[in-house]
Amino acid sequence: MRVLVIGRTGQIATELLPRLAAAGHDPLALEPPDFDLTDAAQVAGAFERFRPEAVVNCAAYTAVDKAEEQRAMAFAVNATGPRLLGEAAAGAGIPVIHYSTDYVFDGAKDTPYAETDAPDPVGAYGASKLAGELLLHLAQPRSVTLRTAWVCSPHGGNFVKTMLRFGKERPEMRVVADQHGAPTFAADLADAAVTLLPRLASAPAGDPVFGVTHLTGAPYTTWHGFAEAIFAAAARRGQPAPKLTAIGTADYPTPARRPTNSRLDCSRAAAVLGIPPADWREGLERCLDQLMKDPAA
Ligand SMILES: NC(=O)C1=CN([C@@H]2O[C@H](COP(=O)(O)OP(=O)(O)OC[C@H]3O[C@@H](n4cnc5c(N)ncnc54)[C@H](OP(=O)(O)O)[C@@H]3O)[C@@H](O)[C@H]2O)C=CC1
Ligand SMILES: Cc1cn([C@H]2C[C@H](O)[C@@H](COP(=O)(O)OP(=O)(O)O[C@H]3O[C@@H](C)C(=O)[C@@H](O)[C@H]3O)O2)c(=O)[nH]c1=O
Ligand SMILES: [Mg+2]
Repeated sequence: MRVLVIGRTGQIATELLPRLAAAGHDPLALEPPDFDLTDAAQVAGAFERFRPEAVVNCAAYTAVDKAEEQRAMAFAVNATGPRLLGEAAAGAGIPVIHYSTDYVFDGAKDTPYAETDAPDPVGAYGASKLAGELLLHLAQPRSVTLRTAWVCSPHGGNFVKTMLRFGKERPEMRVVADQHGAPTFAADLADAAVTLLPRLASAPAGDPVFGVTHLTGAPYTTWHGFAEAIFAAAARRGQPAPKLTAIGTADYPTPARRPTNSRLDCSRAAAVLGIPPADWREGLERCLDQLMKDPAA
């Protein structure tokens, strides 16, 4: 299948491209400076030239704090972008796979969020991502949005790499222990897209495979719990571990607010998509093994 991948060097795209090729697909990946998702003419041009049979959108504006100042930019990439893709995909009669975030929720609920819970983002990034979901599915109902959280991989910027970098430089790390969620490895999200593609090609509008589905790793933890696991795994590989201190969100002020409860209920992914949550502790081991082999990744 000719698969148009928006984004090329981001976390999910980096994991997805080799998997698409290995599964016998023909992927074309586009990203700046050659391609701008927010430009309608460029999106239309890409569809005309490549004639894709499916689209996977791995592109996003993911700088959560910077988005508070660069709201217009965040909305252009995260809301207008998916709308343009949805319109082009609907015109071509092809399905879309898209990724969204736990940050669409305010975090006030005290149990995991289901797809039926009302989103109410507390920051610009979450608001822009929510707008993108709505606009995409309005334009092309034959779309799947995988709402995920805390994405990590050996590539690009993420919490694992931040902890490893600071952990080498600092004797003590202070990490918030009152934000709950589940890390998700980009490799597992890429696998999900590869699993879904053949099914989407033949599924008609209205098929339950389409729509928003929660998909994160398991089990639930906190950022502090995740940091503990990262430093324990690094220590097993001979890396020095800093002293790790649990703090509250109030002790770690940031420009953007983040939800206290980021836990997503992933039972729909298992039941409807046949994709159960992957154990992030296994993803972490593979990620660290890869980073040890190629620290520049
Ligand atoms: N990272 C996380 O913790 C989470 C991510 N997600 C979602 O998962 C998806 C993938 O995230 P992730 O892989 O981490 O993202 P990254 O930040 O690693 O990569 C984003 C990619 O988007 C590209 N991009 C940005 N602007 C444009 C544009 N205008 N046109 C084309 N491409 C553009 C970037 O290119 P360039 O580098 O050149 O700007 C980059 O390659 C996103 O939808 C994100 O919202 C959901 C939950 C958590
Ligand atoms: C670096 C650091 C962060 N923290 C806190 C800040 C924050 O609450 C949490 C995670 O930090 P990050 O900067 O990785 O957080 P953030 O960039 O908000 O991560 C989010 O990115 C977007 C794209 C998403 O969609 C979300 O699912 C989520 O992964 O840890 C500490 O407590 N101590 C530290 O030393
Ligand atoms: Mg970040």
